Amino acid sequence: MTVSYEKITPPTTGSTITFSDGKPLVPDDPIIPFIRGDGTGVDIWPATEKVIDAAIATAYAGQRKIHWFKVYAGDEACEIYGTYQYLPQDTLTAIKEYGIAIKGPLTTPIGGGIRSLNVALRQIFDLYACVRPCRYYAGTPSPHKTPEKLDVIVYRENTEDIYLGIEWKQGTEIADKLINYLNTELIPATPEHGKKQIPLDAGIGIKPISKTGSQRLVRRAIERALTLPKPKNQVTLVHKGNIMKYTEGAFRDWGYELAKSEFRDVCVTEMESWILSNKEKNPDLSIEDNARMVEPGYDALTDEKKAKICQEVTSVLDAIWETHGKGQWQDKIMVNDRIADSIFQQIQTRPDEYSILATMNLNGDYLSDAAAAIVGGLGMGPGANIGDTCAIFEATHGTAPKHAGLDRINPGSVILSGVMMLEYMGWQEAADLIKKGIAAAIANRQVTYDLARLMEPPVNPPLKCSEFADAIISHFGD
Ligand SMILES: NC(=O)C1=CN([C@@H]2O[C@H](COP(=O)(O)OP(=O)(O)OC[C@H]3O[C@@H](n4cnc5c(N)ncnc54)[C@H](OP(=O)(O)O)[C@@H]3O)[C@@H](O)[C@H]2O)C=CC1
Ligand SMILES: O=C(O)CCC(=O)C(=O)O
Ligand SMILES: [Mg+2]
Repeated sequence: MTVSYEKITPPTTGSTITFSDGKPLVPDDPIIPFIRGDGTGVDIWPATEKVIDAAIATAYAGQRKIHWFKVYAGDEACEIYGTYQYLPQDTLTAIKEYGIAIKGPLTTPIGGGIRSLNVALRQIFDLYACVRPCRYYAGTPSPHKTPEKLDVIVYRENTEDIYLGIEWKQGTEIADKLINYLNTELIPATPEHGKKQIPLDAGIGIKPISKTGSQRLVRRAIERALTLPKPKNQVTLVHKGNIMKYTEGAFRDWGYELAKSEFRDVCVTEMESWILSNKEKNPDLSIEDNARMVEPGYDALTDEKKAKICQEVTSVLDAIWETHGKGQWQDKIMVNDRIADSIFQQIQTRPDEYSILATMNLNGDYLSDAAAAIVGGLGMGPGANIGDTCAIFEATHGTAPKHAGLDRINPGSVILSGVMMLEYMGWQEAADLIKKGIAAAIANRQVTYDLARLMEPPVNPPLKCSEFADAIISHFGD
């Protein structure tokens, strides 16, 4: 079937990427749509395109080439398609047709106006895994004393949670109706809620967390962990399940459930590892003493709770002692969980103990900015939004409007998002060249303002955005 566009024309040369079993089949001449982005997108995108093209030309000597297809979203789309046409059908058609796309940041107004175009793209194409690696490039200035110890990948659920955007403004008819219904019908009917009431002047938002959404994200995170060497072959489920039991707590439980059902042979949970190693150290250990060692405060618990923990110890030993016991668990993927506020301090105090951080949408949004800050800031934070039939690559940061059009912003994050795209396409040689170029530029103190101001001694003057791109390319041949 011929695909038709209203205002854009695909390149006349180049081929289409297709997907099979969730993996892209990439020709040597793929057509790849790109969105320039708002704000600093005008600076970052040209720098990124130049670096990616130069790396491919150097790595493959003309055998491979990306045929870029400019598509529109955000402010630029409104200029071409008309007022309020922030995300035109042409753009969606192109991304669907060509499967892999890359974008600059897009503006979202606060407290009103359009909902996020970035979030909309993730939801429209069901890009359920937002993958944001945070690793340190030697020489990058950091507010942290040992940034090289942090090497984590945030796997953020990307389609649900409060980002579904189902909310009602305070004082509107529906918000009032909903609060009244909750206060009079639902809350009193649920004894655990006691006499709680929602304030009558509240705005209301809905936070859906589904089993399907949680488990497909955790599946991707575990599959990635399987490719990592020890001790990085581990997945931490991040949640605030102590407070939000049926959303965040359920995310944790569904994560463990998936690990134990789909990946039983290759996974061990942290709790299981404690139970197994207790028995390894003392083969005569009673079930109750084992339970006492894995559950601090065991002796103060009710008999019912003690019995439950003893039952868990028994069932773990019955189920996996043969396959995971006697030290075998040490070669498996470790799945553990941490409460969200704690993980923010853990990545600073114990950075080397973590690897893949599987999160829900909001926690992952916060955590990916925080982790990027440790390894040098938002100029060094790449990302990918991955689904089963489409992937869109974009940085962790936003439009940084105060720097727009000044040719000063760090294009590193979108360039590194391009590296992730090349790796996803299987074009590893080009990806490696760019990583080498970035590492060498930073080591030579050829950096943009954000890194320049933190370096000791500060670099003055810093490179412009476009000069940083040239510096990266100049190191391809080192
Ligand atoms: N995926 C997307 O497209 C995203 C879009 N947004 C949107 O972007 C807009 C602006 O958001 P805002 O909260 O200001 O966050 P931003 O991430 O855009 O910028 C905040 C600050 O982070 C630093 N920063 C950001 N990008 C870079 C970079 N490439 N190099 C160096 N430093 C950088 C700058 O700090 P300093 O000035 O101190 O150097 C900047 O002022 C909002 O509309 C928001 O919704 C936000 C996040 C993601
Ligand atoms: O869409 C937006 O404007 C913000 C999204 C965001 O912060 C993110 O995805 O990290
Ligand atoms: Mg964010």
